[in-house]
Amino acid sequence: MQWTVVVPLKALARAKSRLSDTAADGLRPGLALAFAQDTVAAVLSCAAVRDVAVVTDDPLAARELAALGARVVADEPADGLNAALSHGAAVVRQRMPGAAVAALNADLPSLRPPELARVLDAAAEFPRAFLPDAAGIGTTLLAAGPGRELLPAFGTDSRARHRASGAVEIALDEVDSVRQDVDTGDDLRAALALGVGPRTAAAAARLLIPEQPVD
Ligand SMILES: Nc1nc2c(ncn2[C@@H]2O[C@H](COP(=O)(O)OP(=O)(O)OP(=O)(O)O)[C@@H](O)[C@H]2O)c(=O)[nH]1
Ligand SMILES: C=C(OP(=O)(O)O)C(=O)O
Repeated sequence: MQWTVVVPLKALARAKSRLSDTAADGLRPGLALAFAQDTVAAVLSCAAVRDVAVVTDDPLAARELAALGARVVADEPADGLNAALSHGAAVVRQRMPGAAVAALNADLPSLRPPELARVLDAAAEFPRAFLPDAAGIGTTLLAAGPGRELLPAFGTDSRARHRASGAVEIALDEVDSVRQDVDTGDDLRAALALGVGPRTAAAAARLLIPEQPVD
């Protein structure tokens, strides 16, 4: 199955507020953009992906992500993450009614295309499926097969809420790069330890984060 991946992205000036102790106000928008660029570049290289729609109102991010090959959908509802995702999925299905649609966060700078392909191949076995984040509380990916509504319930405790909504939890080993979202400084260190894309590596170097000791 080939997927259309919907990536939501908050306006860069407001994005990644929980990284404020790690990245100063002047550096955070660039870091959030770098995460999104590395995420979208990896998604576009994934064998299980047909195309990518980014839902954002940020003009700079829209330009940069379109340059990578993503389609940009305006965040017309302007009513938070889940409204943005439902809107993005609806726009995709207007063009391609039978599309398999997966929502994926824009803060996955370690994302590796083969790991994403394994997750999407696993999701294809179910009407709706999701992947919990590295912390085990949230969600990084929610998938809906052809003819199924996405019904996104991202946000606090989204793992439990997606499970309660009837979506099947994907249980796969060795897909850490798809689970490792970056909300905090510790998450960023974990992502750097996994390995990040080139834009995040450059942006993180500007933060002067010390190298992780190898044990
Ligand atoms: N289009 C759109 N995307 C959103 C919105 N809110 C969050 N997102 C995106 O949803 C994904 C998950 O959000 P979070 O991990 O909470 O990211 P964030 O909101 O930048 O982080 P914090 O400011 O620390 O809460 C990220 O890709 C965000 O950019 C929104 O209102 N509209
Ligand atoms: C929106 C979510 O992500 P975060 O915990 O990164 O805000 C989520 O896990 O549903």
